[in-house]
Amino acid sequence: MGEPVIAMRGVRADLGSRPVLRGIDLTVRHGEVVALLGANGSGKSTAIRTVIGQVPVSEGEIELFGTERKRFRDWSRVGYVPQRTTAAGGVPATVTEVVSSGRLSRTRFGVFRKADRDAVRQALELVGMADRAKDNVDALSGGQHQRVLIARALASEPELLIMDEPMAGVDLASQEVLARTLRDQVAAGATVLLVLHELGALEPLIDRAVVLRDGCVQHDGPPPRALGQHALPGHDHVHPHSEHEPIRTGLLS
Ligand SMILES: Nc1ncnc2c1ncn2[C@@H]1O[C@H](COP(=O)(O)OP(=O)(O)OP(=O)(O)O)[C@@H](O)[C@H]1O
Repeated sequence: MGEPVIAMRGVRADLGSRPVLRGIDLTVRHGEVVALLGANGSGKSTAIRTVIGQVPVSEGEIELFGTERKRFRDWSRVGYVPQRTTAAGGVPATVTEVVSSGRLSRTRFGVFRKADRDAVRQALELVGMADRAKDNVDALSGGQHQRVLIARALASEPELLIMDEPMAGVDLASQEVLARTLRDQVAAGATVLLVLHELGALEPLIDRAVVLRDGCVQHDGPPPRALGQHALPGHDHVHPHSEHEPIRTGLLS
């Protein structure tokens, strides 16, 4: 089956003086779609930021495509969609400029050739934003902004997509576009690791769920489908009308 696309072994990470990841093991194999779930502050964003090298690891190992993360240079194989911030960024930039920045890793010395311009245009078409190519990103809605960030991640035609809550604060129409885009990427063989608050429209795509709690892996297996919405973070469900002990799913809170 080949090397895992992502392998985290015993990963620990501190932010400030606080241990945020306390020994994470996580393997994502080629073509898998893995959802990272867990309550607020459980370490989901920090975990994926260690994978892309934004947060240093204090102990343990991370490999990307079989290469030690510190020696990994092939970043065009990885598309990253950060958690959306409330501010649009503050720097004036057009939609095309933002998406083009995601293609830089495929260019030689930043020179865009036709294939690069085509890839940028295609990424914009995939997320239904081609008609906004020349607009300033500050003029976009939250959902459109998110589509642009996803187009930026797709512009390098990555094999691995890492997304931090891609559906958060996104209007329904954009959610549908994003779910369809992701479905197409997965059908084309992409590997996906994404932080989610709820499985929602992406549920049918998810192969496996990894649930973090206090910086540790609490569950690694089938998505908590059978438990429904109540199994999602923040829904430590208590049945008020139960005659017996309250049923607590306990998985995600
Ligand atoms: N730069 C930082 N300095 C210190 N502590 C931080 C920093 N960034 C995050 N933390 C803390 O680390 C913990 C884990 O944060 P992280 O963002 O990884 O959680 P999360 O599971 O992604 O949460 P959320 O669902 O709210 O995004 C939280 O308690 C958070 O307050």
